[in-house]
Amino acid sequence: MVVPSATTPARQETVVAAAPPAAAASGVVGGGGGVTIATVDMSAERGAVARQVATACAAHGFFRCVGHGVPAAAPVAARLDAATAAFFAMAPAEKQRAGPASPLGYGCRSIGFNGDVGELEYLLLHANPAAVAHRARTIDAMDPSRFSEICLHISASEYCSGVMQRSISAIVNEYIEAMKKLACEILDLLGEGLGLKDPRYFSKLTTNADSDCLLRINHYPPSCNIHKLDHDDQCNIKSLVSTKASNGGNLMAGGRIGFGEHSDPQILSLLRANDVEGLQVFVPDHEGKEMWVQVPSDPSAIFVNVGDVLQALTNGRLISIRHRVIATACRPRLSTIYFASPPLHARISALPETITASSPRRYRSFTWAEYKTTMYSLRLSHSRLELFKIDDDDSDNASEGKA
Ligand SMILES: O=C(O)CCC(=O)C(=O)O
Ligand SMILES: [Fe+2]
Repeated sequence: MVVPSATTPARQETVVAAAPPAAAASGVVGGGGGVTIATVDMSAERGAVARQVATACAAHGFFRCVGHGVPAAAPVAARLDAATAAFFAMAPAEKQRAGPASPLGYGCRSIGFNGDVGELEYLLLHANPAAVAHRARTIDAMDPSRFSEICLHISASEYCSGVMQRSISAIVNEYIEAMKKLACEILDLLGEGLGLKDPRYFSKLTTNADSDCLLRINHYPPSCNIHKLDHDDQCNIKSLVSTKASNGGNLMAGGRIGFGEHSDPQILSLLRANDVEGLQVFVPDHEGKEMWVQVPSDPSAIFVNVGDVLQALTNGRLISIRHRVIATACRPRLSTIYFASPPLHARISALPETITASSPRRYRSFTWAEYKTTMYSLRLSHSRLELFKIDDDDSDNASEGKA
């Protein structure tokens, strides 16, 4: 097993902006340095969509998905946005009743268990109705009229009055259902595009009754107000992290780290955000030189990224993209990410059709539970999949598929 010595690879800090979505032509958004971000229109002809999804996941592990049926204006998305914006507008002590993130629940600034911090607060929920109901109990128990009041105060959303009639857990669950369906559709298209023997192999892993899917809702406060916000008070975590970061620290690439560099560990992530930019992806330009690319905001799109498990299942044919959020805006960024994941007991092993003489087995097999345990023991930026790589010395195992 190869153990990388450095947890965070040295990165050049050139950040280029991709062209705004309106400039997208023939399926790609052109960026600086010849970088392109693929756009896939789900309403196009199925065979073409399947090929585009497979090409985008193999090229960068990332694409902008449109025509997917869950735009920001759809009731299911608008209701969730209204409810979560109202939640984040509550007083710190009230929000903390849904925390601390362990790792599920309300978290503020602290990400994971190993000292990673970002200028954000979040709700991380298990995408299983019983777990959502359990976590949402404290939120649902709050005075409904007060909650709607906060909602109306911060946005003119017509969905505010309905927010508490439905309860947070009902709103979250209906959104999860929509994302589950979309993730399943994209994974089936991917299976078709890759020409898998069982094109539904990936989606079946994520729709199993025991699947470990998650929903994360991130709220990044306006970065230019961060001094005034007294984020330590917001988070009530003075004793856990250095206060240096809130005094203007945690700076990088012209902004503050909202969510540090990482790859998502799961199978597939579906990200929807408001019109505030911040997401950056690490992709190669046409000469193979990697750079950070600022993803133009697009509230009507869903950004799809390949996770580590999908990279392992396809023997590295699909790429688990590294990404981060750098906060520079004077308005809050609100993002919602659905992580399609396998069950804890699922064994992750490269599919036979992805192993060839020229591309032998790259990773030893592991269970999702084992991968999660490894992940929780490491910093956010760690290239965890490297720990499961098969050494050249183990090539006999690899070719015999014993790994
Ligand atoms: O909030 C975002 O836009 C991205 C956050 C992210 O990458 C994550 O939660 O895994
Ligand atoms: Fe992520």
